[in-house]
Amino acid sequence: MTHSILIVDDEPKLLDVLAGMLEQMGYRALTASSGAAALQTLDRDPVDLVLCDLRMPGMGGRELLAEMSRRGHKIPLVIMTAYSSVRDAVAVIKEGAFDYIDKPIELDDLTATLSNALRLQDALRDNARLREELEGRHRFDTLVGVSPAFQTVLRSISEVCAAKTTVLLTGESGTGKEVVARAIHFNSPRSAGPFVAVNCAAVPEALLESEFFGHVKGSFTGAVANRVGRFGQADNGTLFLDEIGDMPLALQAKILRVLQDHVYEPVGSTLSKTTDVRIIAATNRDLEKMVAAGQFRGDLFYRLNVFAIPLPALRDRREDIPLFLDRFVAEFGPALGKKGLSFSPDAVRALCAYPWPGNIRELQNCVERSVLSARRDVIEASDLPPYIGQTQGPSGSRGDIVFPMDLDDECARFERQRIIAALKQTDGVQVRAAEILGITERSLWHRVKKLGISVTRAVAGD
Ligand SMILES: Nc1ncnc2c1ncn2[C@@H]1O[C@H](COP(=O)(O)OP(=O)(O)OP(=O)(O)O)[C@@H](O)[C@H]1O
Repeated sequence: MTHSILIVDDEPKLLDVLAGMLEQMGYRALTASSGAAALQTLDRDPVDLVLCDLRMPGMGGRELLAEMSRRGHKIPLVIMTAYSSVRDAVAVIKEGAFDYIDKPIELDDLTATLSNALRLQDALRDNARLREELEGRHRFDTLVGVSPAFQTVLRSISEVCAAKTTVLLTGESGTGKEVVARAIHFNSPRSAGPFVAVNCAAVPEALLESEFFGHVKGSFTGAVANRVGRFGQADNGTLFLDEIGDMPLALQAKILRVLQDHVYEPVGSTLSKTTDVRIIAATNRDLEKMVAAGQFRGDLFYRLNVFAIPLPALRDRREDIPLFLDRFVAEFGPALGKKGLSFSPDAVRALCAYPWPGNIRELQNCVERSVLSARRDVIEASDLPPYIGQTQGPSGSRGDIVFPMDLDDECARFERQRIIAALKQTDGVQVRAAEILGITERSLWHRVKKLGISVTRAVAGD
């Protein structure tokens, strides 16, 4: 598809030269010699991008941007400016322009800026189209993301919603597995039924069976009343089995039976109960490897893996980072009594460059923390946690101290290193890692979550 670019400048000569350059680059070039003429063209012609001079008599670039937004033209606008007015250009970016380029215009600059802006514009349009298509049947407006990697996820969700198919969500910790599980449930024919989530790693092993299947009063010490288990609670709805890779082998056999025959017995009962649940399982571990190592039942794996949706790591969908920043700032700002906050372009650049080992959860925590400590309306790069600017991230093994030192960050970094080392040493077996660290398995699980550690990556030594 040929993109149409509208050039707005009051210098007729420059209009001609730029139009020629753009045509040679394969674009369709339209020209306007004033802001008012540009608006007329926009109302008449389909335009993909506006390239506009900042200073023009009458309506300048800034005023044109405001008028475009008022009229609902969601088209990226790139400002052209002489070096002396860079400060104005930055202000225009804050007001919503996509980028600016210096005059005299360098061909390389122009090529890169236009192709970035048009790529984003195409992604936003594709995403809007996809969402419209999906929302004819489903609602996914809670899910943030326009990147190609996330669009694949959205497509998979829409394919699998309507059926009762078992779904396996894979991906590092914090990539949104639970959010996706909820989206599938709430857009399925079972949406009026319950969505029940169980974290298999967080329940003590001795209580797992009762957690899933319930128990009858008196069946063991502490069973003071009958209890409905998660399979009973999720009847006619969806049961989300998070961290399924941490489920002990003995329990895996029992879960498999429910999947196959839809029956189970509460602990201490000989009466079978039937249940109609859809299972969505999630893991950040490599189940196939675990099957090969005898740590996970092959038959259960094949049963769960009927429809797998791999969730991309945040570093593989960096285009979505600015969108997440907007979403989380809009969420935390008012909640923490600070409205109208935003990140400076430098801060956004630093946040986009950071590798986010803890994925969206880590980003969410970082935004919350930045909002908490913000003293002005704009959060600058210097207000971000010190590790953001370091390419290695907080798990890096650099011994040098960042000055001024942030003790909480240093402690978290140390805690992270030790946990990762223990997980590596025990090949990801969390019970053993917890023993080495002298903490309970539950406490380990909470720390892994809090620090955004990926067990798979820890084991792989990434
Ligand atoms: N696409 C998304 N849009 C909006 N928020 C998201 C999205 N994906 C994840 N989040 C947010 O990121 C955080 C982590 O997501 P979630 O708990 O679903 O991840 P997870 O993969 O299940 O993590 P874990 O494996 O550690 O349980 C949540 O607060 C969630 O709201």
